[in-house]
Amino acid sequence: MLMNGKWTADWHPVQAKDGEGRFVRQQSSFRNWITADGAPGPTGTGGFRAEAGRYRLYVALICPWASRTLIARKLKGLEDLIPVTVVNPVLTSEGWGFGGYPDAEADPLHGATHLHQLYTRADANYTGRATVPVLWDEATDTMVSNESADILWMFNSAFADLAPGTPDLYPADLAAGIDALNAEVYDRLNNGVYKAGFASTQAAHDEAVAGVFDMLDRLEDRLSGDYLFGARFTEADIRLFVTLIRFDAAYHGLFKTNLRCIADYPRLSAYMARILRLPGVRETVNLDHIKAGYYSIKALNPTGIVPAGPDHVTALLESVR
Ligand SMILES: N[C@@H](CCC(=O)N[C@@H](CS)C(=O)NCC(=O)O)C(=O)O
Repeated sequence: MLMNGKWTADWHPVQAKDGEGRFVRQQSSFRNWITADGAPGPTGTGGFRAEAGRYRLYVALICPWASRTLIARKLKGLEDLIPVTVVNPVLTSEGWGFGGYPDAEADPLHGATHLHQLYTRADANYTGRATVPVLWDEATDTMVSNESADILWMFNSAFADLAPGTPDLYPADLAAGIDALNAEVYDRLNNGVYKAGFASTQAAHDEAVAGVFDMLDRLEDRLSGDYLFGARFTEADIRLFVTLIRFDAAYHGLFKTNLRCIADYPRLSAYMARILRLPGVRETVNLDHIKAGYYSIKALNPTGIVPAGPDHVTALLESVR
């Protein structure tokens, strides 16, 4: 991570832990908002007006948080307005790097070799981890946000005049329900799998695994329509999908969340395939990057060996090419 703008130690997945060995995720620190007119958003400073070609999104295709923003970018018709740079999925001793892997790109703006250089460019004294996604402002050459939930929200609302006619991912009448479900799905599932994988005690692992499968069981029961809120696709579906699509290929093995696979849940499997078939979504899923990335986490997989399967995930993704 970075300490006062200097890269300090080899990259390690465990960011912080509590007294019982539970994994604790870092809070995001760049919290500015792009808005339609450049007025300040709920946090940070103003001046970030929605404009075509002004902002760039940096992502890792392994990363579920980054993938949220990639899917929203597709579904909100922002592909031509907001270009994307994909980092190398294999974590290095300096965190995320640019280039050097199929479908990984160089940094087109600054020629940075590692993502942490963008953080120190935005804040020369930055202390913290250099995470994806990053939303970068090319006009003022700084970081707008490194919080995927905020970026998702901006993509849904700030660019409506530039890319009209797309579905509202956060409809006002469902907002309270979406917020409540998001909070639960985040804690037990999206971040729950990480809490299971990065637990440093058996008790912390067992607690996290119980939460993961309790949540999956309840979601399986809940799904009666096409999506979590019936016929309407919302950001809650994006947040659930990104974890489901990684589950059997990465979390089940690497994070040891192996009571069941997603393939054992008929409704969740059908739901995941339904979302995968929405126009643009399949292009955001790169199984090679997902497996290469997760299995490069040395603390959990010292040999770096990447498993061949599972076949059913490969087959599903092949069927939606
Ligand atoms: N709160 C952040 C979390 C992002 C995050 O943790 N990204 C991970 C990849 S999945 C990362 O970049 N980790 C690098 C590190 O921790 O050094 C968000 O949702 O945007």
